[in-house]
Amino acid sequence: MPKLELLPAVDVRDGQAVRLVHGESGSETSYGSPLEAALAWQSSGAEWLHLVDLDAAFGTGDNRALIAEVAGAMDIKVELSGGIRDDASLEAALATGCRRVNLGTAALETPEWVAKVIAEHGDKIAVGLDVRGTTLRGRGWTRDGGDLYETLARLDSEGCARYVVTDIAKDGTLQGPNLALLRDVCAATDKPVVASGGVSSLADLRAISLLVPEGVEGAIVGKALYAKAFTLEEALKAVAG
Ligand SMILES: O=C(O)c1ccccc1N[C@@H]1O[C@H](COP(=O)(O)O)[C@@H](O)[C@H]1O
Repeated sequence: MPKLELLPAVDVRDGQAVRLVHGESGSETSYGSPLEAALAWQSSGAEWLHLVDLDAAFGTGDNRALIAEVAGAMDIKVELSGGIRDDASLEAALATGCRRVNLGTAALETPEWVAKVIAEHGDKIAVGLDVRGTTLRGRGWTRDGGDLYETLARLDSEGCARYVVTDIAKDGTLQGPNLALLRDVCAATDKPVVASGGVSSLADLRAISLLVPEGVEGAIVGKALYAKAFTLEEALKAVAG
C-alpha cells in the first residue's frame, strides 16, 4: 500500500510564517521566518512543502517575492496556494518552480478559466476544496461558493487531477481531522485527495493513513508541528507503514 504523503505547511502573512484558527484573519500566531521554517521541514525529511500566500488569499496584498524565494530555495516538491486566480498570478506561481498549485476562489468564481488551465497544465493544477459543512468558501474563506459535491462533479468532468480538502471548522484547532468528510469526498471522486485541517497527533496521521486505499494521498500538517505536538521525523515514521 502506498504511504501517506506528508506536507508540512508554511502559511505566510505579512512576511511571517503564521498559523490561523479556522482560517480567520486576525487569529494569527507568528512563527518567524518562512524560509527558516521551510528549510527546517526540508532538513527533517519532508518530501513536500505546502506553501500558502495568505495575504493573496485574503486580498490584503501579497508575499509574492518571498514566496518565490522560499520555493526557489527548496530541493523538495512545493505545492503553492493563495491568490492564484488569473493568468498573471498562475504564471508567477508556476515560475517559482513549484510542483503544483492549488486554486481555491477561482474554482468557485471563474470556472471557465479553471477548466482552461486544467486542460493546459494537467496535474500541475489541484483544486482546494475549503468547506464548512458541505458549502465551499472562497475569498479567504469569507464567502460562500456553492455546494461541495456539485463543484467536485464539475471539476472531475473537466479533468481536475487532485483535490486538497480542508474542513474550515477543524483548521488550526488541533481537534483531529474530519475523517467522515474525507471518506465522503473519496467516495465521490476517483481522483486523489489531500487532507487538510485538524491534525493534532500521530494517531490522527495513522487514522488518515487508513484512508489511503479509499483515495487519500496526503495530509497537510501545520499547527501540530509548530506547537511541537510531535516532530516531523516522528510523523514521517508514523506513516511509513
Ligand atoms: O490555509 C489557510 O489557513 C487559509 C486560510 C484562509 C484562506 C485561504 C487559506 N489557504 C489556502 O489558500 C488557497 C485559497 O486561495 P485562493 O482562494 O485561491 O486565493 C486554498 O488552497 C486554501 O486552502
